[in-house]
Parts: sequence; C-alpha cells; structure tokens
Amino acid sequence: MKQPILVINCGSSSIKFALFPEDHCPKTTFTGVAERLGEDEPHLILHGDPEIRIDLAPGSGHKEGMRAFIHATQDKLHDLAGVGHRVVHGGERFHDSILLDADNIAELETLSPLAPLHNPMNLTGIHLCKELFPAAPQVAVFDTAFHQSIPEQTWLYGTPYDWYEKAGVRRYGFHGTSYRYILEQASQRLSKPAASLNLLISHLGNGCSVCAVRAGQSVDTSMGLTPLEGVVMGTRCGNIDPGLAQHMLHHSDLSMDDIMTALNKHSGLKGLSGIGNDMRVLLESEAEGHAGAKRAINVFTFRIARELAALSCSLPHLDAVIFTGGIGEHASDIRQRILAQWQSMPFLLDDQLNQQHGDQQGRISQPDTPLVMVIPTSEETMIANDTRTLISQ
Ligand SMILES: Nc1ncnc2c1ncn2[C@@H]1O[C@H](COP(=O)(O)OP(=O)(O)O)[C@@H](O)[C@H]1O
Ligand SMILES: CC(=O)OP(=O)(O)O
Ligand SMILES: [Mg+2]
Repeated sequence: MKQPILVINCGSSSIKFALFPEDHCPKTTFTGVAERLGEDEPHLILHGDPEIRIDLAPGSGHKEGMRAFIHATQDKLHDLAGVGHRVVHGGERFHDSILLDADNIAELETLSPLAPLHNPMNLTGIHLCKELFPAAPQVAVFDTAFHQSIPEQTWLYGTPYDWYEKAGVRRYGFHGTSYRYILEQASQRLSKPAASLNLLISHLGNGCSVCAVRAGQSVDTSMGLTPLEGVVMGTRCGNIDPGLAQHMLHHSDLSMDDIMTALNKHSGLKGLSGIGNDMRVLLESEAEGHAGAKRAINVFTFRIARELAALSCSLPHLDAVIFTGGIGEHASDIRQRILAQWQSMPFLLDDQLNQQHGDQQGRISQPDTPLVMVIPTSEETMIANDTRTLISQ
C-alpha cells in the first residue's frame, strides 16, 4: 500500500482510529476504537475478521489507549503520509483545518479550558504522534469550523458585551465535522445541491447536539462556549440555569470544581438514571421496569425535541430532520420518541423503515409527511479528506 493517512478522533470517552489510503478513496483500510477510557473496563477493539479485543489496565485514559493502539498496529503504520486529528475547540482563532506546527500547537494549548473533556486529549494525541511519527505532517480539523457562519445574534450570549471582548465569551458550537459530512451525504442522497438544503441535524452520541443548516450553512446549534450547553447528553447536563451552581455551593459541601465535574461527568443520562450513560443498557433496563432509566430517557428525548423546535426558528422551511451519531443511527425507539415529543409537527414514521434504520436513501418517514432520515456519520472521512488536501499543498 502507498503511504497511508492515520486519523485520530478523540471523543470524551473514546478514541476512534482509522487508516485511509493516501489517494482519494473514501474507504478505510483499517479501523479501531478505544472505549470506556477513564472508566471501568477500558479496552481497545481492532475491527476486522476476527475482531480483536485488548483489555487495557484499569484506569487507562486516552494516552494509554492511543499507545496500545499504536503498539498493536505498528506493522500497518509505516511511512505515514500524514496524521489527521479531530480537535474539538478552535476558538475564534482557527476557522478552518490547519497543518500543525510548534506555534499553532502552542496556541491550541490555550484553548483547553474551553473544552476540558476534549482538547487536552486531542493535544495528547498530537504530542504522541509527533514523538512516534516525527516525519509525518499533522493536521488539525476543528469541530467549531463549520459553525463560523452562525450570525452574531445567535452566537452572542445575553451577558455583558465586554465578556466577549475580553474573555471570548460567546457560543461556538461543536460536532461541526460530523455536520459537514452529513450535509454532503444529504446532498448526494437527495440529489440536491448542499447550498439549497434546509436541515435540522441531530448528532446523538455520547456528546449530543443539534444543528440548523440554512441554505447549506450552519445558522444555529445547541452547544455554546463549551460542549456542556444544549441538550441532555450521556454524562453532561446540557442547558441549566447558571444560578444552579451558586445554589449548590450553598446547599451542599461541593466546591465549584466539584460542581463542574458533576455537570460534565456525572449528569445527563448517567446522573438521571443512576445506571450509566450507555443507551443500550438504559433501553434494556427501562424495558425491565427500571424507573431511573425511564426518567432519563424521557428527559433526554424531550430536551432534544425542544431544542430542535427552537432551532427551527432559523429555517424558512424544513427539507429534512436527520439523525446521526451512535444513538441517532442505532436507537429507533429514541428517534420515534423524540419526534413524538415535538407535538406541533406532523411527523409520521414508517415503523419498518425506522426499525431497519432507513431505506437506501436513509428515509424513515412515511410518504407525504415531513422527511426524516438516518445517515451514519464519519468524522474520520472528513478528517482524512482535509488531511490529504493540506499535506499535498
Ligand atoms: N444499537 C444501539 N442502540 C442504542 N444505542 C446505541 C446502539 N449502539 C450505540 N449506541 C449508543 O451510542 C452512544 C455512543 O455514541 P458514539 O457516537 O459512538 O459516541 P462518541 O460520542 O463517543 O463518538 C452510546 O450511548 C451507545 O449506547
Ligand atoms: C464535542 C463533543 O461533545 O464531542 P463527543 O461527542 O465526541 O464527546
Ligand atoms: Mg463522537
């Protein structure tokens, strides 16, 4: 094989790895995932036939997961043409994907407090690859880049304006690489130019957000200054009253740091259910009558419906609602319950198509009702494409 491109997609609790051929080809040659990092039973899965599972030492985090992947696949990682990294927060400084150098890596370090569950891990990957593959150029692809088109009235908070001027307090939005991929896919599947499409896209993974795309551009999204704002997620609370933090400071023995950790890591589906953040487990538990699982799923689906309805405010009309991400792609019951919670819209799903996660085009709705689609995302494909483009310039 010619020189491959390695893609590293560091999420909050997982790392997805993919190896792509250097020439233009959307197919991966190899993929793997490190999961449950920093939690119980962290492990690495190398996809293929047979699939290989490697258990990591208890307490292993992103660095250990990445080292284990590179160790287990070193025979495939010779002569890399380049490495593409997902970087979640690009702040106001990075509007597009970049070739990494010492200066912009130093600038990236300053953005870590704005995405504490992500950017430090993204930088871990960048530093490790620099050490292990010193000859390979590295590229950063930002979640925030797709949301540069959001208008000021939407990205400003109602806080004192000098907080924005002095401290960069504004809404940025995330999961943009996924939204960019879904927009391209929707354009192909609907045979319409991307610039003509008005969409609501729901990226439901461990982190969850929704995005309004008007005429092919992001015009609103649910995440804000950090990936904590918006809908209820796996372990994150989503929108809350900021007064809640002071209330908890006075009515518990928690410090501000403890409260932030709770809002980021012990809230959402995990905090509401008391079981965990894995939607598969929650659906099974709910079916067995677990009250916490039912409560968590009800709050989760309602908050997503509410946010979708709020974002529809920016669209002249709606061409399609699209579900993606681990939950959006695989949990038919969750999709159905979200749409049922949006009472003013006449959504009508085709049960069979919903169960099978869409027809060839991805459609799950009945004819002559608002179009609803399921499209599997691939942030890795977008990262590989941008890496190819930047390293060949
Ligand atoms: N078959 C399934 N049914 C329901 N939920 C699923 C299924 N497969 C994956 N999920 C859920 O998807 C979520 C993880 O999504 P993913 O997009 O892989 O996350 P990440 O944010 O780490 O990239 C988990 O809540 C997981 O339970
Ligand atoms: C931005 C974000 O929440 O990413 P993830 O879903 O990978 O945690
Ligand atoms: Mg993700």
